[in-house]
Amino acid sequence: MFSALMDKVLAQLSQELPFVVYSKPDERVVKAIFQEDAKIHTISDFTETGFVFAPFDSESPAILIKNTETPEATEYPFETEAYEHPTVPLADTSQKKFHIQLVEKAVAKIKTTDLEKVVLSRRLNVPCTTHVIELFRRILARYPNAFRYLWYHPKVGCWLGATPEILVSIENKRFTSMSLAGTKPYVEGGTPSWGKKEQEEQKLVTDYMKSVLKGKTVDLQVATPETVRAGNLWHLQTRLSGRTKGNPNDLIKALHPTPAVCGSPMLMAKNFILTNENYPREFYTGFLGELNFINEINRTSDKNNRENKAYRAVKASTSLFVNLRCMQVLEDNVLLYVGGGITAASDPIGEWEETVNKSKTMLQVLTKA
Ligand SMILES: C=C(O[C@@H]1C=C(C(=O)O)C=C[C@H]1O)C(=O)O
Repeated sequence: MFSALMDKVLAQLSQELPFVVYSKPDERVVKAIFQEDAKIHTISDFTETGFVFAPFDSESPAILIKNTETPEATEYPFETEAYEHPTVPLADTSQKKFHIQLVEKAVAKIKTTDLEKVVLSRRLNVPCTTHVIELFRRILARYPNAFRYLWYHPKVGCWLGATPEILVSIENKRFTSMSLAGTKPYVEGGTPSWGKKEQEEQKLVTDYMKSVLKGKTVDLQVATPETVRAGNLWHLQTRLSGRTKGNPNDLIKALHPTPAVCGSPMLMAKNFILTNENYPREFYTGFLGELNFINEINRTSDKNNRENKAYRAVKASTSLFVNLRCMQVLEDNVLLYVGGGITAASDPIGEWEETVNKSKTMLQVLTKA
């Protein structure tokens, strides 16, 4: 039962022991992994099994919550909850000047160097005393199409979010991934018309992903870009799929960070971010999810199996999401993270407004229905 699972989460929190609870897009099942001690397990090469929580900067360690057995799973009992989009707190505008200047600096750099795109972000500090379990309940109810999670480690912190972006999902050899870039405010009953800036930005991300996946995959299929909704936003998205040649870790290492959250060329963009954003991203724009899960499927035989014996199939699966539309929960406040892709065609005020719109996804979770 959902309430029994949340009681376990509460007990785990009060004993300061690590855990993660999460629900995949369009699923009503909530899964949980509880760690029995407060050790930090770090990833060495993504061949490990468990729930991974990886930072933006791959030079810093990714953290693993090990699952010794199948995660506990239960359905959540409530329906999708309607919600109002909040007005952004006034204090937020204090960051406006800094962010606009940051975007201007990036546009100038893009126009005069090889830098093509860089994703720039900011962090909002908002007072909040709502319990994390209530915040998680609201996330589950309000963003059913997203990957929703609550993650806690006493030595690292407490994060929660509702992300629309798949980094990569792999089942045996088959994988799917997505290029997500291009954002507009959602309007009820309307469809967005995408301008040259968004289309070029989207193509740049897709082309980059194609180039890194090419040598590591076979049958690479790239769909045509489509419009998808994420809360109060529209995004432009392209699905990529195929089969891996090697191990899942090859794809993970090749893909992170994509130009959807970092930029292109990757190292130049990353360097710009690390030296010019005025705060550490930590796990925002990193990735998280199930790593090398082993699912055993027990099947009873059918008429093709003459000996009429049951057989077992083993399926390995990895399901990772980019950590967007997320917040870090502190004692009496939360830190919200928002960003957007900057290209030569970016309008600094428009880019500021995009981050304001994106901040509404998590601000709304701080607001009662
Ligand atoms: C960086 C963020 O979003 C990324 C940037 C996008 C854009 O620039 O259009 C769209 C989706 C994400 O890939 C964020 O939400 O904080």
